[in-house]
Amino acid sequence: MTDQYAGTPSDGDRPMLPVLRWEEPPDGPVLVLLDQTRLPAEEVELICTDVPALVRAIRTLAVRGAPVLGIAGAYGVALAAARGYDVEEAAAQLGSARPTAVNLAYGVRRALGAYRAVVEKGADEKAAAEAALAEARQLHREDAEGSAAMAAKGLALLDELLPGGSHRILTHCNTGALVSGGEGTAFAVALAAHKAGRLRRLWVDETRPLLQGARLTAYEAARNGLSYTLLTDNAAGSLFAAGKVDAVLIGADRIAADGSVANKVGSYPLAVLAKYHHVPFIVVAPVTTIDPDTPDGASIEVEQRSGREVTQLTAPPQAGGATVRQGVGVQVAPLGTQAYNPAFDVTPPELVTAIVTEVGVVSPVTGGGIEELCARSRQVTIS
Ligand SMILES: CSC[C@H]1O[C@H](OP(=O)(O)O)[C@H](O)[C@@H]1O
Repeated sequence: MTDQYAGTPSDGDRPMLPVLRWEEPPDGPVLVLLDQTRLPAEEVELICTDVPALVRAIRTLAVRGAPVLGIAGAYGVALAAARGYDVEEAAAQLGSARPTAVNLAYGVRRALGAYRAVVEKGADEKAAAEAALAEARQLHREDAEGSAAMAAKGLALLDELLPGGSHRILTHCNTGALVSGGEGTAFAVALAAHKAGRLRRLWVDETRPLLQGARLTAYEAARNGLSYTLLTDNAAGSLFAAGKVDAVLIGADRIAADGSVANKVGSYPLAVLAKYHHVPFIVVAPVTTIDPDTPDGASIEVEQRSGREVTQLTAPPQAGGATVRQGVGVQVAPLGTQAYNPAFDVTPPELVTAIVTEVGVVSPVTGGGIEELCARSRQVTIS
């Protein structure tokens, strides 16, 4: 069946650059980031030689997305240790660079714990730095493995909920390889459906104001040859009304103990639409995104970002050489306009059909299973 809204899939002419990688050039170790503020127009790598550079990259979303923030935070601790910076200070700066994604503080804590354990045994700084790096690499591997497990579990859930085997999925923000050590979270499920021949359409919310969907999910969908269609966030409602959405797949930045889900702003309205139209609303996130110490949605700190991101249009450099850099955009609202710009919103558990993690699937809407996931998260994140 042809659809007049079909995007032009592309299989991509070469693998995407890694979202982040550790390098050890002669003048000292560095963390290399694929600068996501420059995509899709340019694939530019940022070389971070110190923690302030990495903190800036996190705050400007050059590196972004909950799971990869945890990995970057862990490598940041290793970078500080390897270069002889104050590791405790570096961990404090990294862990607080963005408040909502629980994974960031978790990744920092993982590497810092490995570093401290070696120091406490009386070993030298070099050994402690190596321990921090080994922990960052381990977290990187675990995330890649978790991504594959979530993709399999998520596809099995779609097949169970949506008999008929050809799914029209709506997704919000970006949850692919750019946020992960592997293929991502929610996007990894859509990719698995595509590879299994069971993705009829991926509806991609543009995700104002920073356009993670239009810039990054469309980029990843095109590179993977998915049939995708971009839409303004405002158009999602009419898709539901037309019966063109079979399920919503989104990621998460923090899931509270009661099953409330903090995710990119615009997720909550999608949950309300999904509920009204009897469409499954599925959250895909590693178990480490579940925070047992945050009791409910009201307890989640939602990052408030600069109003300039709303009153200006910022976009990656344009093919023609015109450059509109992040934060130096084209003014669209009258100068002096104040803007409300929360980076996330919170969806209550009663609107969440299922949470898919690498260790299992639970259904907050029926009250089942979130306690077990909290226990699993505690096991993983406290150890
Ligand atoms: C699965 S993590 C991706 C998650 O992170 C995004 O936020 P940001 O782009 O601000 O880092 C968004 O909430 C995604 O769902």
